[in-house]
Amino acid sequence: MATLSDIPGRVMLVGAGKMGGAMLEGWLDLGLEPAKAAVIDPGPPPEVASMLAARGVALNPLNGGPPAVMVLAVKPQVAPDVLARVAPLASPDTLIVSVMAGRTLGFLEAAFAPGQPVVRSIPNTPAAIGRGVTVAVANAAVSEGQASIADALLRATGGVEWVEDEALIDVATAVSGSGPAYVFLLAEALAAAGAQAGLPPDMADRLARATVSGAGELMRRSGIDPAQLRRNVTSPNGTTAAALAVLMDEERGFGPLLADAVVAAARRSRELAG
Ligand SMILES: NC(=O)C1=CN([C@@H]2O[C@H](COP(=O)(O)OP(=O)(O)OC[C@H]3O[C@@H](n4cnc5c(N)ncnc54)[C@H](OP(=O)(O)O)[C@@H]3O)[C@@H](O)[C@H]2O)C=CC1
Ligand SMILES: O=C(O)[C@@H]1CCC=N1
Repeated sequence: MATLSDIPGRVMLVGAGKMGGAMLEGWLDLGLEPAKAAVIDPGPPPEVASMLAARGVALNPLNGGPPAVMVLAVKPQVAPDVLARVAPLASPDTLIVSVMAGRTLGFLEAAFAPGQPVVRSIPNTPAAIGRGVTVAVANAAVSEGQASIADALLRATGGVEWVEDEALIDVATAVSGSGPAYVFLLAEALAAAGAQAGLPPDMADRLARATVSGAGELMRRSGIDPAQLRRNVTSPNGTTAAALAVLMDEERGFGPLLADAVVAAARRSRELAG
């Protein structure tokens, strides 16, 4: 298994926004030398720009030769333009790692030299605290050593799952890539419902945040199946059972609603393919 210090050259991050910035911080925290990192971004957010300056990472360097790894973290919509600009910076051996939603291996391969090693992946924002999860697929040109390097880079922000069937990436995008937003929406909706039912709004916010984060932490630390954790809250004929009768409704409950949401997100991922 490779570590970040095994990377035989520079890691060039293209797009240092929310996701790219979080990944870069993870790499630096795990010991990637700042001199071995470079960022291409015409306008990184101020907090990322300050972090780059504080850590001594080069921003938009004019030279330095082809990187060992190029990580693509710009919006999928600007990818054709951005890739046309950065492809000449790569050598045929540069490992390309994309975290862009939707953009396929085929799209990425077409932007680089024939035979370019390419990994397509989808992380999520808990990466910012080292608690993300990433799903990744490699093309046939990725060597075992390069897969190991991609794994080390992605693992710096949390867990990694490799798949062989690229179609699974669109579904993973809809589940884990976008998933944190669904959980935050749950916290928002729970707070709003509490306020609507009579709690002071600031107290409803505090209770919803503590409940969602505490429940998540309990699920992680206990390792207990979520269905069992749910049963542990549900007293026979009690208050939770009354709420779950609404939330587990077969037609209007969480189940069918989330199924529709995941289908919509996976469809959008496929639309962004290019
Ligand atoms: N946010 C998330 O939860 C997840 C995002 N992703 C993927 O990560 C990618 C980035 O998303 P996110 O971090 O949220 O988006 P951001 O907009 O925060 O980051 C993109 C960054 O790329 C910069 N950029 C724009 N044009 C260029 C260019 N020509 N060259 C280099 N950099 C450029 C942007 O600058 P500017 O703002 O000035 O345009 C911005 O700093 C997307 O492809 C998304 O699909 C994947 C999984 C989860
Ligand atoms: O909303 C998006 O398109 C990106 C990809 C997954 C999460 N955010």
